[in-house]
Amino acid sequence: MDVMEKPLMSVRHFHKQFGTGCVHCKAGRTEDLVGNCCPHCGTVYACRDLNFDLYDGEILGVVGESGSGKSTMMRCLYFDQEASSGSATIRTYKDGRANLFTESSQQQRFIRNTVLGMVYQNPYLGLKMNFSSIGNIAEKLIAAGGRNVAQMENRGVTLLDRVNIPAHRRKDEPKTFSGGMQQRVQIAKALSNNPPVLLLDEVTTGLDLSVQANVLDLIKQIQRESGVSMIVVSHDLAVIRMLADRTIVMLEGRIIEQGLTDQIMEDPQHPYTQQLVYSLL
Ligand SMILES: Nc1ncnc2c1ncn2[C@@H]1O[C@H](COP(=O)(O)OP(=O)(O)OP(=O)(O)O)[C@@H](O)[C@H]1O
Repeated sequence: MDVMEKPLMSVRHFHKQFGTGCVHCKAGRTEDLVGNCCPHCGTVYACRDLNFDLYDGEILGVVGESGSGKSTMMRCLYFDQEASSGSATIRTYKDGRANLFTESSQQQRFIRNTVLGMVYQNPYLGLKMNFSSIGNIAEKLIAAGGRNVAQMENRGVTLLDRVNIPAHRRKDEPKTFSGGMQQRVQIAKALSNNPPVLLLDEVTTGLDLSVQANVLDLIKQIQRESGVSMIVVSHDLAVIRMLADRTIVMLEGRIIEQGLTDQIMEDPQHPYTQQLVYSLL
C-alpha cells in the first residue's frame, strides 16, 4: 500500500449508541461511563468516534474482546443497523462524496448489492437455507439487476468452484452443508457482484481448527487474486495476524490502537494490546 494513495473507504467520527443518553452521559465521555455503558440510564455507547481508512487491495483487521463494538460497526457499515452519527464514504460510489449512512434506504440497498459484500459469523444471516447454493448466488445477482439466466448460472458455477464447493452439490441447500461449506457459500455469494469492499465478521469463529485454516486460506487467496479490499473482524488475534495488513484494536467501543499488523505484533503500545499479543506467545 502506498501511504499517499487515496483511501477506498473512509470512516469518520462514527458513533453508535443504544439508548437516548441522559444528563450524566450525553457526551459519551469515558469518565462518565462504566465500560461502554452509562450507569444512570443504561445507554450503551457501542462505537465511539471511530476513524479509519481502508485502502485498495488491503485486508484491514479489527480485533477486540467480546462487546468491544466490532459487530455493531460492521452491521452499521452494511446498514443492518442505523449509525447514530458520523460518516462512511467509498471512493467508487458517487466519487466518495456521499455519506453512506445518510443515503436513502433505496440507495443503501443498491450499495449493499453492488458496492459491499458481507459474510456473517452466523450463515443463517447471510444465506437462504431453503434455496440451493447456486440459487443463493442468483438471488444476489437478481437483486443487483441481473436478468440473464444463463449468465447467472455461469457466474454461480464459477463462484462455487472458486470456493471449492463440489459441482454435484451446487443444487443442494446450504442447510445440508457443514459449517465450513456454509461459510464458503456465503463468501461466494458476497463476491457475486465483484464488490470493491468485502466485510467479514467472525467468519471462522466456531469452526474446527482445520476447517478454520481452510477458510482463512481461501480468504487470503481470494484477496490476492481479485484484489478486493476487506475488513475482517475477529476476537482472535491469531486470525487477524494471519490475514490483516493493518489492524485496528478496539476496546469498549473505541479504537485504542491502529497500525501495521507486524508493528502491532512486535511493539504493542496500549496495555490491552500488549495483553492480547503476549497471550499469543
Ligand atoms: N441491540 C442492542 N441493544 C443494546 N445494546 C446492544 C445491542 N447490540 C449490541 N449492544 C451492545 O453493544 C456493545 C457492542 O456489542 P457488539 O456485538 O458490537 O460487540 P462485539 O465486539 O462484536 O462482541 P461479540 O463478538 O461478542 O459480538 C455491547 O456492549 C453490546 O451489549
